[in-house]
Amino acid sequence: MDIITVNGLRKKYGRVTALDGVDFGVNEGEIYGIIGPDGAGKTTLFRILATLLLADAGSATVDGLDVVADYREVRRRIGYMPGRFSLYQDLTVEENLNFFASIFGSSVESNYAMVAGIYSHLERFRTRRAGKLSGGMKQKLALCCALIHAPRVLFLDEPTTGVDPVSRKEFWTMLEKLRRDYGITVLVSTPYMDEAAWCDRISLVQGGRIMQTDTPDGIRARFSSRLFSVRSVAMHRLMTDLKACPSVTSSFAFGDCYHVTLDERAGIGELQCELAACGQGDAVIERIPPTVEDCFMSLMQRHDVAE
Ligand SMILES: Nc1ncnc2c1ncn2[C@@H]1O[C@H](COP(=O)(O)OP(=O)(O)OP(=O)(O)O)[C@@H](O)[C@H]1O
Repeated sequence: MDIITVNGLRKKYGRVTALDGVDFGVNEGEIYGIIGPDGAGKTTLFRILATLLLADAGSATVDGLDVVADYREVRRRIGYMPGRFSLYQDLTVEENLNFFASIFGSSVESNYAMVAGIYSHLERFRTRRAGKLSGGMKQKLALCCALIHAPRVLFLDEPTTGVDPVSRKEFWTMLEKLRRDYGITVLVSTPYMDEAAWCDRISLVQGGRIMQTDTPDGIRARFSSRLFSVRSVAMHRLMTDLKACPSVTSSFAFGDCYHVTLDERAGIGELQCELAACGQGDAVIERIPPTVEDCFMSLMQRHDVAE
């Protein structure tokens, strides 16, 4: 049975549509990612599920409870880590943890086992004010505070935004361990498409809508075009030249190269010739498998065309 259900959620702020009919379900013990750029509606969705905001239409349940009618009980069963830093900056590490335990009528001692692995990274800073911790340490403390009342479901809104790559990896490893050891269900949002790999399933969101839901591999398998990476010496004008090539159907910058799809009748040979005609004869073209980011870009393009 789904431990989180979301049916037709809609939310507007004045004339801005933040959620435009969102549906999905999360299985118990799943790590489920909501992946999309700034403004996609992730925070609005998380605030509704965390019972902090009312939707205009639609419904949602967590652990079988309605997020509006049963909001008090929902709050007891969830841990919520909002996007922006949620801790008390002037309280120390241990004061923050004690405070969050006490508001749930719990104590740090009673649930310590669940946070012990994460707290061990923070122990030597326990008398330091939260405001003086590094980004990665703040993130770990916020996770401990969200967990200290032993919730069944964790809502983590962009927990890794602004955190260095090493801390990001550490964080995802911690989530995996929590799921394995305690069967906790995690709904997590991120703008970083590469973090899809840590999730069992993902929904790709944009403009308040889910464009696609599947496992990360399933999403990649649905990419229907052939994808190529293109590099050249004259990278500064490669984008303009690619746009001028008749066989190119899409191109976007990806790290130190461009990712390009071609008309179904064209191949590397045609593109090589078209680029050579623009003075890009030395361009290096390689067929590559799609990443989740490629899938996202392609879905966005399709949605733009449809609208
Ligand atoms: N209180 C508000 N008043 C007006 N517009 C809002 C409000 N909160 C969010 N929005 C708008 O609703 C849309 C969705 O915002 P939301 O914060 O849910 O997205 P997000 O994916 O979490 O992005 P971000 O990472 O930037 O917070 C955006 O266009 C945003 O500008």
